[in-house]
Amino acid sequence: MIDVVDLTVRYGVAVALHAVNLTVAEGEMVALIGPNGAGKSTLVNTLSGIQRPAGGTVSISGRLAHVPEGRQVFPDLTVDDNLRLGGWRIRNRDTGPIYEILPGLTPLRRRRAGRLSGGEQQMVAVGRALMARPEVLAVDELSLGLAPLVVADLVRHLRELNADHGLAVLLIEQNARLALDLCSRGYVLEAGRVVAAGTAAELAASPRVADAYLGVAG
Ligand SMILES: Nc1ncnc2c1ncn2[C@@H]1O[C@H](COP(=O)(O)OP(=O)(O)OP(=O)(O)O)[C@@H](O)[C@H]1O
Repeated sequence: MIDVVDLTVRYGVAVALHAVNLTVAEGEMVALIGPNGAGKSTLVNTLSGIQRPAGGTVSISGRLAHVPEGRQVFPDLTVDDNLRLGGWRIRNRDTGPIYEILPGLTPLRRRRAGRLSGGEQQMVAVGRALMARPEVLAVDELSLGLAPLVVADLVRHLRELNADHGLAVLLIEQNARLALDLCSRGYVLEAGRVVAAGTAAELAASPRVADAYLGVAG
């Protein structure tokens, strides 16, 4: 689905990603964890074509949709209109299936998105990405600023999408515990480099990851 080989991205003279390698296979859920400024958003922005690589290659098979960091809804538009915008590229105007997948949005469909809670806005952002009928979803900071119960609900929806629809997911998270719990495999990015990679169990067991990201003394 996603095959990133030796990807280097620069902002002017600053190198944000140094020869990064990463894959996401069909139907796989993969975590990308790392601290602020590690280059996680740069990587997703490169996958979705917002950012250009300075070196290396990015190959994507199937349709990729991106849930951007910070719940970027259109605040003056209704929930339904926000969703519809997600489908414009493939001319999909049928929002019905999104309300079946995310039933919590149904009572909100005519509300202005800017008036919703953070969790509800994040739900709209996920729904909008799903309107593009993606085979792979890149989610940038699903949990940021949200209450644990709201996050649990979003995670349940992602699991269902993966199990029932075979949706592959690249989950970019500062919350490593959440990411390694949800995903089968993961990468740790620090200062633009992949410093660890493996199954979720291997990463969780690694003293480096446990100490730095899971709050467990190594
Ligand atoms: N538009 C830009 N121009 C210049 N430098 C940038 C730009 N965007 C990001 N950077 C720099 O590139 C590096 C990687 O940033 P990036 O936003 O990808 O990290 P991140 O891992 O997503 O961080 P966070 O978790 O804080 O969102 C940082 O040093 C950042 O300051």
